[in-house]
Amino acid sequence: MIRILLHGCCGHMGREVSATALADAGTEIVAGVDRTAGPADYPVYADFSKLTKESADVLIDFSVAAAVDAVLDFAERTGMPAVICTTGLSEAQLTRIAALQEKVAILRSANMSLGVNLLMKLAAEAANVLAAKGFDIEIVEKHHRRKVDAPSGTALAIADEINAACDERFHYVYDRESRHTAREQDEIGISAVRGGTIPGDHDVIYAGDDEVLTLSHRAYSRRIFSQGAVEAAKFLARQKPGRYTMADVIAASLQG
Ligand SMILES: NC(=O)C1=CN([C@@H]2O[C@H](COP(=O)(O)OP(=O)(O)OC[C@H]3O[C@@H](n4cnc5c(N)ncnc54)[C@H](OP(=O)(O)O)[C@@H]3O)[C@@H](O)[C@H]2O)C=CC1
Ligand SMILES: O=C(O)C1=N[C@H](C(=O)O)C[C@H](O)C1
Repeated sequence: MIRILLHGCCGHMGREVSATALADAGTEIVAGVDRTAGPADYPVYADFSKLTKESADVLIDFSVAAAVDAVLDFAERTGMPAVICTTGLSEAQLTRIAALQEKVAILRSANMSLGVNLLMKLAAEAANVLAAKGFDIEIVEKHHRRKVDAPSGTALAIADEINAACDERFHYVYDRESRHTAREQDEIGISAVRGGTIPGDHDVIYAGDDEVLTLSHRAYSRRIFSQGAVEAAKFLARQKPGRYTMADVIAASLQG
């Protein structure tokens, strides 16, 4: 039984992860941390001060960027493996995560779904061919009205994956409202739409002369993210300190 500590446990994703872990015979949420306590089947703490290395086997975080420093402090203090799913992290937080990976098993992913993680690979493969042939690449993401960060962490991760596959030749242009110049070839345009209850849509558009290829992912619920997070927690709890990705989790699950 993998014992999970859930940060942001009373939020939308926190509640979804609680339901997924409850339905999974191999996991149990033993405690949560959230600034606003809501109903839960486990004790909920306002901060990490009363929690120790023995409190759980692994931590899952779905909160808000400003609260992630406390997660990193706790991981550093206890060495507890941490699955960090919160998006919109600062450069300083990303640098700190890179340093922490020497001491703690950490998996940070902007998207825990199987489909998006496959989309990232396909998007890089398509870019390799189509960018060389002069196609322009644009990413459009759509999310619910509550989302505070833009563009989505997933849109940035897709752009980074494409850029890595294309010798880092692209720079990113966010929305176009302030630009009054023609598009350059070595740019990836990234645009965000916010509204309603959309759980998360991502389109990667390759626009060439007289043809357009679009790779799309649609989340129809948040369960795909919570299932990925619980799988990642089960995987990470067994790992040595280091940096892990959802590709590692998916590869391990395919091996059975
Ligand atoms: N990697 C992935 O696959 C996915 C990532 N996400 C990311 O996860 C994050 C959370 O999303 P979501 O659940 O929809 O957001 P919610 O706002 O619904 O939940 C966040 C929770 O964290 C709490 N919180 C805020 N500040 C603090 C703090 N300082 N200390 C402790 N808890 C705090 C919030 O409390 P309060 O309500 O009082 O503000 C809330 O309960 C976002 O960054 C989102 O982008 C989401 C889905 C998938
Ligand atoms: O805030 C959300 O809801 C989501 N955030 C993630 C992101 O920023 O990429 C992942 C998912 O699309 C849902």
